[in-house]
Order: sequence, then C-alpha cells, then structure tokens
Amino acid sequence: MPVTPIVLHNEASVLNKFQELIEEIANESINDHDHFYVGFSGGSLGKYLCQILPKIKTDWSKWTIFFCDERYVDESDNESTFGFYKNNLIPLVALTEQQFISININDPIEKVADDYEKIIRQKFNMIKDVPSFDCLLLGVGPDGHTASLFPDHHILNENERLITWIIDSPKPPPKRITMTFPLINNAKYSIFTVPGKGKAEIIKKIFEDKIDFPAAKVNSKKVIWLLDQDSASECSIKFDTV
Ligand SMILES: O=C(O)[C@H](O)[C@@H](O)[C@H](O)[C@H](O)COP(=O)(O)O
Repeated sequence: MPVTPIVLHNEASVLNKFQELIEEIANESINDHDHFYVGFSGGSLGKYLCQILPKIKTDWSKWTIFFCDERYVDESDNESTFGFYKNNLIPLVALTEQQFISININDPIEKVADDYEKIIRQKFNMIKDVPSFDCLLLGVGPDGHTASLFPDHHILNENERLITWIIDSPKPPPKRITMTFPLINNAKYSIFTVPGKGKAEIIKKIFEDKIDFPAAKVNSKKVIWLLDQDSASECSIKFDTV
C-alpha cells in the first residue's frame, strides 16, 4: 500500500514541491555518482516538467533521461512522449536529444523492448542484477495505471524482464513499451505528481479504499505522492496539508 501522501494547497504548490524534490534528488545523485538517471512518463507530467525544470539549478550534462513507458509511434507523432519532450522541453533547458534514451520503431515492438532493456543494463553496467534508477517520475491514470501497467493486465506479473511491451493499451495508442515492477520497485525514488479534481476519485480508491491498483503497487525504496487539496478532496481521511 502506498505511503502517506504529501498534500499541498493547489497545483502551484505541488509543482513548487516537485521542483524542490527533483533539484535535491538530481544534485544528490550527481554528487554521489556523477550522473542522474531518471525516468520520465508521458501525459500531464510533460506539462509539469516544462514548467519546473527550467527553474532548477543542476548540471544538465550529468542527466540521462529514460522513459518509464513510451508509445510505439514515430517521434514525429503527437502521441510520442519523446517527441513531446524534444519539442517542448529541450528548447527550455540545456539538455540534448542524445541525453534522452528514445526508441527505434523501425524494429518490431518485441525487439524495441529487448533493446531498451539492453541499453539500460549497459548504462548501469549491470548485466544480471536489477539496476536502481535514481528517480522515476510517474503519473496515475483514472483507472489506476502507471507507466503502461494497466489493471488486470498479465504484464503486472512480469518478474524477469525489466522492460516489456503491450499491444492492447486501454489508453491510446495501443502499442507501448513499459518498465515493469522489478525495475520500478528497485528505484531509489519514485515521485507521483497528481494535482487536480480529475484525479480525486482514483486517489480516494487508492488511499482510502486501498484498492490494489498498479499505481498502488509501486514500492520503490522511497515513494512520494504529491497531491493537492483538489485531488485529495474525495478522501475522508484528512491528510496534513503542508
Ligand atoms: O504515456 C503515458 O500515457 C503515461 O506514461 C501514463 O502512464 C500517464 O502517466 C498516466 O496515464 C497519467 O496521465 P495523465 O497525468 O495525463 O492523466
């Protein structure tokens, strides 16, 4: 079950806290091992990161950005998560395209997933053990999915592969690759950034009804949920607002 969420007043204060946490974790990682290996998700997280990353102070050259999940579409497609960050974030911060580990959709999706896992293992220099990402940035869908780990999907039980694929995503587009729980749950930090009324129902189901959605199964070494009063509004449990 997830930890106690941090509830802030509104989206602006959620994003301020998110900015603080990313700056702190990134610089802690860089000071400790001279790089910051982070996983980005798609969806509204992209909008949040474009707002806050230009404000943080860090050595961008030490960042490598992987995808917690990525849609199996060309980067020119509006649905491409890498395409979104390439067009909207790179112009705002000193990151290069090469610092993003993107996918090659000229290959079959199975090979894309295998190759992505190989690249992760190479970057971490870990052929056998499960790499530990410095930080994964996650969202939660209204159905309780995170990354491309959807409820009742067989890949939730994947315990060997670090990266797998689906061809029947309930959230379009249907074909995606995704990190699996063995990889997600070995990360040092996972941060869910979930402001807004639109997520109040799923937040209640996760934190009050304690329904074991995929997002609730994220059990990285430290899991942080950033909510605001709107997204926490359906919960009768009154969390301390900071
Ligand atoms: O590529 C994706 O679709 C995302 O990785 C996905 O897991 C997202 O994080 C959730 O669907 C929440 O998205 P919203 O915050 O936009 O609802």
